[in-house]
Amino acid sequence: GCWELSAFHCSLYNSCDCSFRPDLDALDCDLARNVFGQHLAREQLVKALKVFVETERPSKPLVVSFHGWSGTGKTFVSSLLVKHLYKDGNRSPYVHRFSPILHFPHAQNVNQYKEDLKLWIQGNLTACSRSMFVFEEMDKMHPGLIDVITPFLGSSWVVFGSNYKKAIFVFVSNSGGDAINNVALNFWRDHKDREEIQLSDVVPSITKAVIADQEHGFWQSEIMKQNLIDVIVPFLPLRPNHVRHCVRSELEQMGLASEEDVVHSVTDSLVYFPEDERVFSSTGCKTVAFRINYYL
Ligand SMILES: Nc1ncnc2c1ncn2[C@@H]1O[C@H](COP(=O)(O)OP(=O)(O)OP(=O)(O)O)[C@@H](O)[C@H]1O
Repeated sequence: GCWELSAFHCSLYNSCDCSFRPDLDALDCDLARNVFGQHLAREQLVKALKVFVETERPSKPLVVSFHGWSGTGKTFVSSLLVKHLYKDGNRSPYVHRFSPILHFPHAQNVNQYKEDLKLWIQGNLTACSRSMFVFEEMDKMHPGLIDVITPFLGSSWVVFGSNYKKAIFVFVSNSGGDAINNVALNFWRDHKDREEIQLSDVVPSITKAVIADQEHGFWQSEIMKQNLIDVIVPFLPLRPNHVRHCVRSELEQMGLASEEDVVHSVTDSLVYFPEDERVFSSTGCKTVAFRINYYL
């Protein structure tokens, strides 16, 4: 927890840094070693976090948005972020996850959700300026709801002094996944290395896909209009080779590292697209852990 002195200080001024203990070298290492095929996510996140964490008085909170196909590692990476940013990792009381299906299930209650969400964010930022908020499945959130947090994302909100500017917001969705997949497929067809894919190759089409999606929580949102997202983090579709790595690392965790025939069977059992070329896994590494049991 906080040092005694800062605990005293934070109860007075609400400026406690809680259990925020960023170790970005460890994060970088973990991303490089355990997240397969996501060079853009690694680069973008480490770079943005370095700047943000080293800035004593950030001008606005860090707002990042994860995009990509199912099973490509978005949730996994978000948990690695938490692991290397907070002392208690994913058990930290200063990290909050929202899922529309769980927390905002009924369209008719949107006004209540808005009120609740605003108070919830405000309360948690008051308790800890270094809070992190993860909004999952943004493409399933009722449009309009997320706008209540717009004031917390910008640089001009003054009600709570400057505390809220130290927070981190992460939005996660599949939006733009098709566009990312197309870029990756074109690189593959042109025999270009996927590591050559740059942010500028994918970001414009991700933004376009999000803006065009009427089901997305960012539909006509002030968050988009005011450009409050600092970093768009694209997740690329996974190759059979990445899936193989996923199977191996899963087996390793089960203490069964040498089952190469299982690696082969599981990797082979997934669906790949486009149908004729079988370039990318349709479900990334998502069903890998589950499937292993069939082939053991
Ligand atoms: N790029 C990757 N490198 C290593 N493991 C991965 C990767 N992508 C997925 N996995 C594995 O697959 C599991 C499921 O992935 P994850 O939940 O992160 O996908 P997601 O992108 O959040 O999918 P969805 O959009 O469906 O929620 C992870 O817990 C992890 O074990």
